Amino acid sequence: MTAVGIDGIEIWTGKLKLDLPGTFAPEKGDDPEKYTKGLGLNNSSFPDVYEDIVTMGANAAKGLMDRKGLEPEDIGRIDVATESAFDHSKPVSTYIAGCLEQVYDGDFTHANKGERKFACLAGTQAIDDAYNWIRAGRNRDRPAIVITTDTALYARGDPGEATQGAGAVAMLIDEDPSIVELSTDQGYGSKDETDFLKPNQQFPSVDGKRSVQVYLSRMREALEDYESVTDDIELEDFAYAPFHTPFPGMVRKAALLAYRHVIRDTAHEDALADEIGRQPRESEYEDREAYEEAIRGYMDDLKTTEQYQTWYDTAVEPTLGLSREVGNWYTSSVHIARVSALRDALTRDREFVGDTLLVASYGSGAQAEIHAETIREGWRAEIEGLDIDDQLDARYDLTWDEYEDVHDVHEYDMDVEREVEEFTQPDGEFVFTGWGRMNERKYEYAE
Ligand SMILES: CC(=O)CC(=O)SCCNC(=O)CCNC(=O)[C@H](O)C(C)(C)COP(=O)(O)OP(=O)(O)OC[C@H]1O[C@@H](n2cnc3c(N)ncnc32)[C@H](O)[C@@H]1OP(=O)(O)O
Repeated sequence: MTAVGIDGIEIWTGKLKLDLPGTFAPEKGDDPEKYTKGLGLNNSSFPDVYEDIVTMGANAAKGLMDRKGLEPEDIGRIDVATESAFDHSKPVSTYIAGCLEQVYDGDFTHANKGERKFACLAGTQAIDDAYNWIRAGRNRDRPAIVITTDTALYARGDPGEATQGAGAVAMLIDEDPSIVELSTDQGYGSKDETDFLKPNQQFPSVDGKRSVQVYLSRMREALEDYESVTDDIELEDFAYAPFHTPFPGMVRKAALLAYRHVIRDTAHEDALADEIGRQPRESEYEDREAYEEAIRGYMDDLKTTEQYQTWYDTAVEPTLGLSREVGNWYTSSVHIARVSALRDALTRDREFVGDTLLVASYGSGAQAEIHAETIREGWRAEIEGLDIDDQLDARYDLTWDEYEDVHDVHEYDMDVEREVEEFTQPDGEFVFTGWGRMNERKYEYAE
């Protein structure tokens, strides 16, 4: 079977940044370490006044097409995953294709376009759709572009305000891919949940603490479902484990839970038994409450062991690098975790063609999905080609007052009386220019 997977990746960050410990924490009266150590975040990316989900997605897609030497006629499908869509009918992919047609010869008339929604999970689902379309032989030898793009903004004063972000990732899904091959084995954990949602509103209604528990429960179910279709998992078999990362502190919790689950009844559990005992078994306890308390105690001990720390530092911590500097990018979040892992491998000059990643995606509402990916021969050149460090360095550092203005500009219902000037100068990129006669958003390419 020909390999199908991710052949190219490009990232676009919102061009503004909010310093969480330096600018946000003092205004909130918080200890800066709540952000750097607790949530695990240094900065959030924000969109400049001329940026939105379309400009960021189109800019990422153009970067990808240019790097891969592609023209519109080469692309068979464009899917966008977002939870920040501003149009209930016309998909964001049509706006993005319209932008791209301004700068390339030819058009995307032949291309199948769509929009995927399941909160932050939608990007992974769009990759699945592209994979299935290629595998079914319906792609006429053309690859698909999958774009994940979000302005992850929360209402002012919501606890989620600390975990905002804005950015896009464009990925080329093709046969014989350069970066990773996708496996057919998948595990799901899916339930109707009311933890984070946007019923006809721009900013989420979110029960933050519950959303953390729902994330962990769906991940556990997805892991169990994944185990049901694969052999027993050995965590050491995976070079990295990129998780959906709303903030790195969330992944710290998920990784510990995954590790405990996977080592149960293995030599790893035995090796730790002298130090912290064996894992509590429910049958040994009178009721669920006593069992759960014992599990919490075991987890507290587990995270201090050298065995766990070594695995976490090698396989999980390196996936959090970009997230710490950009915040939550919703649909893009697990995809920048994958890129962070590959960047770590590059820094370490790691030879890992043929090694695997265990990728754990999640979307509120709620569903988790887990699958494996195998590293391909061309990964190094693709990751070396990324300019995300330059983009991050070039971001404009907002003051508190400027942050308040930017948040207002991007709030649809806000009647911003004064004009807020752009903070950065567009340079060879798509920009939002205003509204058309049917209230559609309009875009141009700024040379
Ligand atoms: C949204 C998605 O993308 C989908 C999902 O993944 S859902 C799961 C994640 N949920 C979200 O991201 C929802 C949006 N976020 C939120 O609602 C909130 O940011 C939140 C609920 C996650 C946290 O809000 P909060 O109540 O203000 O923070 P709080 O829990 O007090 O502190 C955060 C962490 O910092 C720690 N902390 C606080 N002060 C600290 C300090 N001075 N030094 C070190 N750590 C500190 C806390 O102990 C806590 O860590 P633990 O959970 O490990 O105990």
